[in-house]
Amino acid sequence: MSAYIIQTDRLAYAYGERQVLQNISLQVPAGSIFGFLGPNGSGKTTTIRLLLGLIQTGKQRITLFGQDINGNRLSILRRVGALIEIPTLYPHLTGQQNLEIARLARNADRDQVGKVLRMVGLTDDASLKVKGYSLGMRQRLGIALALLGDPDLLILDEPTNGLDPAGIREIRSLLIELSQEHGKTIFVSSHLLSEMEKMVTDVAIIHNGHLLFQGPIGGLYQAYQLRIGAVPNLHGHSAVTLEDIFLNLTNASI
Ligand SMILES: Nc1ncnc2c1ncn2[C@@H]1O[C@H](COP(=O)(O)OP(=O)(O)OP(=O)(O)O)[C@@H](O)[C@H]1O
Repeated sequence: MSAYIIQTDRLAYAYGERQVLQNISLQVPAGSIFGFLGPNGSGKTTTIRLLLGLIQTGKQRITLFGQDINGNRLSILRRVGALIEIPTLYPHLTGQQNLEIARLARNADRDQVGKVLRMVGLTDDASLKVKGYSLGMRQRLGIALALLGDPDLLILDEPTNGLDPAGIREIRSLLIELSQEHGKTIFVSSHLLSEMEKMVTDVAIIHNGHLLFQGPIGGLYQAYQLRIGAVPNLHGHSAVTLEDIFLNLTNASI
């Protein structure tokens, strides 16, 4: 099997006459936390919808786990958990009840609810109604929903959107734990570059529907430093942030 969990080949997409993605060839390594980064409107959600088969391309190939999404969608999606922006939750039900409904709909094992609650750190709050949850708790519950069925791949669209710094930190440590302790491959989109650089192993940077960079995060820093002649700081680490890099790449390409 391919070492890449997600692969696309020159993916393109247009809404009517409006071309919003061009030549997006992604390779997402197994076990990575893959940051899909770009400003609002750059094409992240459209790409994610294509990966999940929610919208269709013409001919370009999208493979997940080495299998073409065309023709294998159901068997592939059984191995994928997804959260697209704000999770759909029933506020008048408890966290546990929300999960139980989704578990039944997905025919997942009964013990899954307790397991995913533990994974996202919501066990103690499981019997509270969701309307009393903070935004961060709702996002964690959304991730718990995505984890039902024990997927190998998580696809998360802007999971830290709208969260305060503490909520963002919680999601960050959760994603690192899901990757390192539970072996999930995580594809996560965001426009919060400074946040993402603290957790991702690999990145793709998209701007106006074009891919500007893809590869391990260390390679991005190296490429950037070579490009502008920046010098690593005294500790040998990169002195630049993803924000700097992004500005440099986008200015260069406009
Ligand atoms: N249903 C649609 N019909 C027409 N244009 C659309 C539609 N959905 C998105 N677009 C346009 O496609 C482009 C890419 O949008 P997309 O939502 O994929 O970007 P994004 O990077 O996810 O942005 P955001 O972070 O704001 O969600 C934008 O210019 C957007 O206005």
